[in-house]
Amino acid sequence: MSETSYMEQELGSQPETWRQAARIGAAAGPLPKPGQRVAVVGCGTSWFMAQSYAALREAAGQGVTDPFAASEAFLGSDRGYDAVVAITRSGTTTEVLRVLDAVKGRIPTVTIIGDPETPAVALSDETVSLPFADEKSVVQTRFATTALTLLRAHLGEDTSRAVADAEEALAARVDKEWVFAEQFSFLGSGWTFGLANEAALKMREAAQSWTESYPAMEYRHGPIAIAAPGRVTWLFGQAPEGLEADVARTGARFVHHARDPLADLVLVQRVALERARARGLDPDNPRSLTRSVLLETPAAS
Ligand SMILES: O=P(O)(O)OC[C@H]1O[C@](O)(CO)[C@@H](O)[C@@H]1O
Repeated sequence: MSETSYMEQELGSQPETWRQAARIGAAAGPLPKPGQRVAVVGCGTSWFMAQSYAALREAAGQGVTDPFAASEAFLGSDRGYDAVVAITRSGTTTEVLRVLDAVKGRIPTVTIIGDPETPAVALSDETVSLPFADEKSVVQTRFATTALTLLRAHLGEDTSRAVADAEEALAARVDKEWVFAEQFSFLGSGWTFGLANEAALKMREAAQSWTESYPAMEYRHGPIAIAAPGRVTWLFGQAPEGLEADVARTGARFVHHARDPLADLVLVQRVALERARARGLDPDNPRSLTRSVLLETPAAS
């Protein structure tokens, strides 16, 4: 593994790419208008960003917004959607291309993309490209969070606190207890549930770590049974009443920060990186994973 991995370089640049995205997002014409009924699709990390965006857009009163894993999209009927938003760093992910192809000519599409020279562009009515946030790494960090920052800005949010908090998260201490914890559960509600899912995916992809994620209050309905000393329960966003005390009783470490939840995800990306290092793993080359996952897998050489 090189001294500085792509993942480390890319996650470290997030405050700058978020700043740029906020400028574009505030004026991004092709993105959905208030009142439109919207479906948002993506795979893996991009699906989790779709979940967060959907919850934020609905909370902002801008209209029905349904997130779908692209493989599970609504292809049986149009369901009255006015627009489809696709999120894809690579622009080549098979399931996303299939959705764009299936709705072409029926529902207007806008794709948020890292590389503007990819097949998704031809299949989309509109694209918003974020080439400055594209990545060399397999494990996504900055593209996903930059796309979400763009969307937050488009919804009218002031993202300057998130940027400042991301800078602080990059400077914060990574606790050794997190690096060596036996297991993680990430929790969130509303838009932060997508972030909890993404945090868990980072731990699995980069550090091959056993990690789960749940809507915050669902955790009390069963999953808390695995909370124990040496394990970590990490909450994004608002703390539901009683949750911290419930976790404390199990002996698990409860982690909850006041910083902007997307900035707190930056800290989790760093924990995943540190765990990968501690395990002798190369975070840029996770086992069984490629930068873009295609259905037509090339023949093994
Ligand atoms: O955003 P894209 O390029 O469609 O890729 C999504 C993919 O990225 C990953 O996060 C990393 O490969 C996978 O979860 C998923 O297959």
